[in-house]
Amino acid sequence: MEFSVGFNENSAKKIKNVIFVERTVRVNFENGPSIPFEDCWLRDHCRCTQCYHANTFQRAKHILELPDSKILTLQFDKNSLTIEWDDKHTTEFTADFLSQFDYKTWKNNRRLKPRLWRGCNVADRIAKVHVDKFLDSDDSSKEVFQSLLDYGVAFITGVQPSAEATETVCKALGGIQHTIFGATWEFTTVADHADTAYTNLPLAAHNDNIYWTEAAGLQILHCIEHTNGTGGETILVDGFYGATCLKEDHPEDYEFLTTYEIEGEYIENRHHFTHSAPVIQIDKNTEDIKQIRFNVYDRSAMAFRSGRDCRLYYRSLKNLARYYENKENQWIFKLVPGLVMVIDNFRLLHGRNGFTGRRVLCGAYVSRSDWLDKARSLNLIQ
Ligand SMILES: C[N+](C)(C)CCCC[C@H](N)C(=O)O
Ligand SMILES: O=C(O)CCC(=O)C(=O)O
Repeated sequence: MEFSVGFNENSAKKIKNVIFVERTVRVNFENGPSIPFEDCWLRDHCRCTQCYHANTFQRAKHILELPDSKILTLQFDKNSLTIEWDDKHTTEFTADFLSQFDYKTWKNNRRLKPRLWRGCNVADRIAKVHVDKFLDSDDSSKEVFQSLLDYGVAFITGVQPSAEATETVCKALGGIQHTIFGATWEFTTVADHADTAYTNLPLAAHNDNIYWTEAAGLQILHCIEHTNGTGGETILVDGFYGATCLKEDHPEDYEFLTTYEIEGEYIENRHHFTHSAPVIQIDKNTEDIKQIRFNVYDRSAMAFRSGRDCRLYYRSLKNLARYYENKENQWIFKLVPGLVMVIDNFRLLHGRNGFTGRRVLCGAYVSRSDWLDKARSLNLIQ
């Protein structure tokens, strides 16, 4: 095995040395980290033109075409590592490329780091950005997306109270998720759909679309009129905060709600949606909470495999619901024309008080992939 040392000061991470044992190449960087790479990984990540289409950022080969080749020689300098394989292929890695794959850092960089909140005290921390700035400047856009990532809610102000102006905002949030409710929707007390949202009844805090495999990522709501009546205040509560409390106070209930698949359902003329999944979805690697699917109204009638599961279902949902219904955890305020509310439907629960008079809301859904794409393009997440 040959080693040569050279200098290229352009690279940020410098290789200190390389140790090759059996089929593992351990690369030690100056001031850390020390990262072990398996030879199969190294071959798969070859960035030469035969192995990788740099213009499309895609691998060029099927995984079954990956040869099970062995390393013949390794050469490194501070900025690069060159591997000669026993099937006459050569791979060159930059130190910067390799240094990204320290598992702990890599995983940690991919974690979203929500700031949990309870009650109205969060109000001061939520972004309130004028629509002109939001549409025109990356910095203002960043403020909105950062607020969504941190707290699950952001506001756009100064929006014309019309469906068209609201649609422009929705498009800038990532593009509209088309559903049976329409691309953008407007709703009053006229029963355009078989859903309590289209009445003046109160709605306890809930997530939308627990009956879909692709629940809306964001919900955008704009109250464009409320005349001749009162009520209709919006209720927001941090679903992650409640689930975190449940984990602390009732671990057995948390375990049940993170594993037992609970079915949600939506039925109207010529439509019947169902979807089963845990109410609290967690990332199996990090144990971070990824999604809450909590809607007391849209639960399907279900059969249970045992009486114990049936009893756990009621106990755990009631225990979770208590955090969400606790007034100290809720933030209650009134939406007014001009103020567009954007909420993360995977995290926040929303509801409203009953109301009188004519109240018109418009809005849209944005898929989670689409809004996270925006946040990633703005370099807010990896
Ligand atoms: C928002 N929009 C008025 C269009 C539809 C509301 C759907 C509400 C339904 N119960 C659910 O939770 O999904
Ligand atoms: O009327 C409102 O303010 C909220 C309606 C609602 O909860 C929904 O559409 O999901």
